[in-house]
Amino acid sequence: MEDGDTSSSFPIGKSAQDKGLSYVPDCYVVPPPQRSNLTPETTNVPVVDLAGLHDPGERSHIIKDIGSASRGLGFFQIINHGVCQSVLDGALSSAFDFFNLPMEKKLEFMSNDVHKPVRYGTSLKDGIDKVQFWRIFLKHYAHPLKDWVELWPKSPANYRENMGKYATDVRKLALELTTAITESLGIGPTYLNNKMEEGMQVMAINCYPACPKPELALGLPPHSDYSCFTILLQSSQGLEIMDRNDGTWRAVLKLDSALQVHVGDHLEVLSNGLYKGVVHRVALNTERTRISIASFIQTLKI
Ligand SMILES: O=C(O)CCC(=O)C(=O)O
Ligand SMILES: [Fe+2]
Repeated sequence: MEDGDTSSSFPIGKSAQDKGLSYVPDCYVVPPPQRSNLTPETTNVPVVDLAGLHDPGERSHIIKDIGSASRGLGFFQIINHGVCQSVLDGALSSAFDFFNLPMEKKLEFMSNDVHKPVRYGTSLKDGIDKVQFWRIFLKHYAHPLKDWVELWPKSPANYRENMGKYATDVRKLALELTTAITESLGIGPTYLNNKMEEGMQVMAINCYPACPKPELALGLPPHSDYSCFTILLQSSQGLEIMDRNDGTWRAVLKLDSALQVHVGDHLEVLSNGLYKGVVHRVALNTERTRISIASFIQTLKI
């Protein structure tokens, strides 16, 4: 499945783009069957406490929990993950500051080339109904950090430092999770080590402004991630995941200090379908802008 915007074309009408105008959406209204009812039932998401991952007595239980969450929803939240609160807060606050910059600063990064290592844009569903989704984003490569950080935005002034620290800590966490995930599959903790060393870490910094009619629109359409797995930090609630048993959408409660882990398409393939890439989408609200920072962990090089 698609990642929600990688396959999409650029959301600026051609004539507007020619005239140098920014941002002329087709329509934000999604067809009725695809809308969120804004008060879906919440889902009981497994919370995995990683505190004992290096304790030989506890590791096997944690690995079992990761395995059963990956086989079930393909989604879990993690606590005691080793990324400290000040790093989480710093990344979110730099993300908010970036999206609050004057438009011309952000347009420097706008491109319709999906292979650009740093890219700002909005998402467009270019299929039937041509629905525009209520999201702006900044995407950038993050590993190895030294190869990419100089291409990241210079402003806000603390962006590179805060986002770089977060990216580095998430990388460390991702390597720990990789060993736990492959161990849970019974293929040993080092199965993906070399590939992960070389692999990509792409970050999507998503911004969903408050929406006057959230019942008509979506922040991101239903999709699963193309990654091996995705680690996600959010400023407030908004994610919905699909219950594979009955196709209904369930809201995910936000847990303070937790990070979310989404099983991606690559892990679904690697596990011969035992672990399932979670299908998810983003609902909106009238009150506040929501930020999420998705780190797509991949074994593939560019
Ligand atoms: O904003 C979210 O909670 C989800 C973001 C997401 O699914 C993505 O960037 O692929
Ligand atoms: Fe996603």
